[in-house]
Amino acid sequence: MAATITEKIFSRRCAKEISAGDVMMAPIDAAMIHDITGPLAINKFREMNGTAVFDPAKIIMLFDHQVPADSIPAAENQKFMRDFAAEQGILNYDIHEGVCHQVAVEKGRVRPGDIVVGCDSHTCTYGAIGAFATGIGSTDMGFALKYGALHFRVPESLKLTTTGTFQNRVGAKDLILRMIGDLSVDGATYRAVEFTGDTISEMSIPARMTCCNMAIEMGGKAGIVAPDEITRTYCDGRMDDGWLDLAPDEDATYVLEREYDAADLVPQIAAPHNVDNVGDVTQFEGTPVNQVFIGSCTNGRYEDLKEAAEVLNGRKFAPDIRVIIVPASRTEYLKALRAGLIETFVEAGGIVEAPCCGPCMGGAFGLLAPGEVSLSTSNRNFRGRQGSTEAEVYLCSPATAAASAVTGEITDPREVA
Ligand SMILES: CC(C)[C@H](C(=O)O)[C@@H](O)C(=O)O
Ligand code: SF4
Repeated sequence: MAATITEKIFSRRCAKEISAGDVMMAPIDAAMIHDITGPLAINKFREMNGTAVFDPAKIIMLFDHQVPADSIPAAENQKFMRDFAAEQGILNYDIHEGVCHQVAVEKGRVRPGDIVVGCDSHTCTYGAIGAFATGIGSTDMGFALKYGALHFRVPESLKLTTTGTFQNRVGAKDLILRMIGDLSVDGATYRAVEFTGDTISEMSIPARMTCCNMAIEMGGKAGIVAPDEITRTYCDGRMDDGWLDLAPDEDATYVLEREYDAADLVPQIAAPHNVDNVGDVTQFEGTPVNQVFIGSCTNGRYEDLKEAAEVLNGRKFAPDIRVIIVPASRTEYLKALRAGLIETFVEAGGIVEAPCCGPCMGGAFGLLAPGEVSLSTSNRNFRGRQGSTEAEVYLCSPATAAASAVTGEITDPREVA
C-alpha cells in the first residue's frame, strides 16, 4: 500500500503494515526528559511500580530550562533527577550540553526512522533527520520509561511542498512562520507534517530542524523530512541505506497538500499573542523593541548565529536595547566561539549566555516588564511567555533579529547592507 513517511516508520518498527488511523503499541527508540517535566514523569513511573527503566541507554536526560538552578525548587528537581539517573544508570548531560532538542540530535541519540518521545512539545524537531518524534505528557512518559513502548494512533499526514530559492536574508524560519500563518495554530492538529520539495531537499539539517521544531505550533503531532544524503552526512554512520526507503510513496494519502514558492517569500513576523498572527516584516517595520533574543531550539544553532553576525557586519547594537544571545548547545557555542562570532556579539554590545533555553519561555532570565516588547528567534509568543502578561513578543528569523537589534526597531534584514 502507498505510504507516508510516518506510516513507513510505524510499519518498519512494528513489523507489519500500518496505516494512518491504526492504534497500536509501538516500541520507543529513545525517550527524552528534562528538568521541568522529568520529575513528574519519574513520579508517574514510580506510581506504576516502576523499579528499572526499560533501557537506560535509550533515555536522554538533561537540564536546560532553569539552569544553572535559579530557585530552590529548580535545584531540588535537578537533584531528584540526578539521583534517579545514578540509580538507573542513565547518562545525564545535566546542565552541561544545552537545549534538549539540539542535544538529542547532535549527540546521535536519535536516528532516522526511530520512534522517539519526549516530555516536551518541541520533540517534533527530530523529524529533521527523519525520525517520528513527538511530545508526550508525564503519565505517558512514566509508562514509556517502564515499558519502552507506548500506545499510538498513527496520524494522518499533511504534505507541504516548497520549491524555489529563498531571497537573500530569507530562510527556514520565514517559511515555517508563513506556513503557520496560512494553516493557523490548529491547522495540523494530530497530523504529521511532511516537509518536501526542492527547497527542503537543499536545506541543511539545522534549517530542517527550524521547520520541524515549529510543526507543533500548527498543532502537528510530528514534523518530518524524508532522510536523504544530507541526513546521511549529518548522521555520519547512524543511518543505514534502508532508511532512504522512508521517502513517501508517490500516491501516498494526505489529508491536506499545500505548495509554497520560496522565491516569493519575504521575511516574516509572528506578532503578539499567537504564533499564527503572521505577516510580512514590512507591516511591522519601525515597531520599537526593548529586547532581542537570538537563541532557542528553533534558532540557536551556529548557522543562525552566523547569519545574525553577517547581518550585523561589524555594527553595534542600538544602545537602548538588550540583546541576549544564547547558543542552543555547547557544541554550537564552541563553533561560534572559534569562528569569532561570540566576539562579534560582545563587541556589538550583546550579552552572550551559556547554552540553555534562556528567555524563550521566561523560565530563567531575561524577563520582560509590563509594556516592554521582545523580538525573539524562538517559537512562541503567547501572552506572558517571556515575562509580564502586559509585555509583547514578536517572533522572527535570526537575520531579522540582528537587523532590528542594530536599529532598535523591527527592521527588514534585506535593507541592511
Ligand atoms: C517546559 C516544557 C514542558 C515546554 C514544552 O513542552 O514545550 C517548553 O519547552 C516550551 O517551549 O513551552
Ligand atoms: S528553547 Fe524554548 S521552545 Fe525550546 S525547549 Fe526550551 S523553552 Fe521549549
